[in-house]
Amino acid sequence: MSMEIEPPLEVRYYALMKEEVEDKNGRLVVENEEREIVEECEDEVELPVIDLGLLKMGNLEREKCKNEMVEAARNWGFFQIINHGVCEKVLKAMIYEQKKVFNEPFAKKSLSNFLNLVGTYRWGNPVAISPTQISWSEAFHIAVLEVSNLKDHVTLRTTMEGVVKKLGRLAEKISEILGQSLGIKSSYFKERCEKGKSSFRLNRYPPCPFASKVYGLIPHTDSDYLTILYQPQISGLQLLRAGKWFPVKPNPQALLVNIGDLFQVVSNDVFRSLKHRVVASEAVERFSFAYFYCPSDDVLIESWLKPSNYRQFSYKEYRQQIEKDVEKTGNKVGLSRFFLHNMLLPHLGQ
Ligand SMILES: O=C(O)CCC(=O)C(=O)O
Ligand SMILES: [Fe+2]
Repeated sequence: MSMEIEPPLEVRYYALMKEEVEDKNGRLVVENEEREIVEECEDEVELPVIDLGLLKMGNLEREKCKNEMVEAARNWGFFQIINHGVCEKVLKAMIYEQKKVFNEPFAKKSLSNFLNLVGTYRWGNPVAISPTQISWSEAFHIAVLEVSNLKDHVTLRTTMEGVVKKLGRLAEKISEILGQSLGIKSSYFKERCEKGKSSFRLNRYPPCPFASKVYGLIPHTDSDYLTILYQPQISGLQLLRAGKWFPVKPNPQALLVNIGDLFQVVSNDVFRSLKHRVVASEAVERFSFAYFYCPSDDVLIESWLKPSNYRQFSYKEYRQQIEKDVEKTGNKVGLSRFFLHNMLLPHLGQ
């Protein structure tokens, strides 16, 4: 078995990136060779920092924390949390375990029963039809309810179990606080997500020889209620705000929270699911992990505030629609499929 750890991204995507086409004189030219897809971006943003330590103090502090979180979710859709109760040592241990498992040979990682989990390993984008759809990265995408089935990799499993449990509780708490500001009862998210499709994703972005010509991860919104992300060291994450891409500064102490598509619907666009992406780097490899807070398949996704901007749909329907669109076009279409009327989304302006 080959010991090569890298997925064959270069072999797989070389042709797509250097596509030969006929010019108007009938000559063959290499079309994509000079095309830079990662345009200029803005200066790094300092996202709002919410101190969850305040939740354990008096009424006044608790209310302050909640208000600041709601403001951040409204104005940004992306914010940082500190004093969140998951210590840096544990988060770093997760990154360490993640490095170890990505270091296994590609031939092993890509086996269908690797880790005793079905269909968890991904690399590139199997349906990419243009350079803008290539993700120069690999990932393990694991259903939270399956983490305990993970075999052979004992320290990976135990570390992940601890982190997933804590991030799950945080996601529940944050959803509850944001929901309360809209008048949603506190058990709403718990009821829908407890036996749901939440998942945990380990990302690795290998150095990329064509860093300005492909993404590390293509621009996307997350298809969940909300996401909790850890990106401790290497920059690369960018978010789209008012039509501009802003790099997000890594912070080893903080966790990043971002609103997903489902919360955008529930909040009737009060909270927005922002597009984000990861740019590739020629020099360094990058790691991150994310917890996606998701309901069960049969849960109805609908706006709490009326009149609703969206028609009702089940979470299953949403995922199936995305799967169909990705297969057909290489891209997820997402929420606009469910708009009830033609809407302009001002304010955060995607
Ligand atoms: O690696 C990152 O910083 C972002 C990852 C991400 O957006 C995702 O996994 O959905
Ligand atoms: Fe994401």
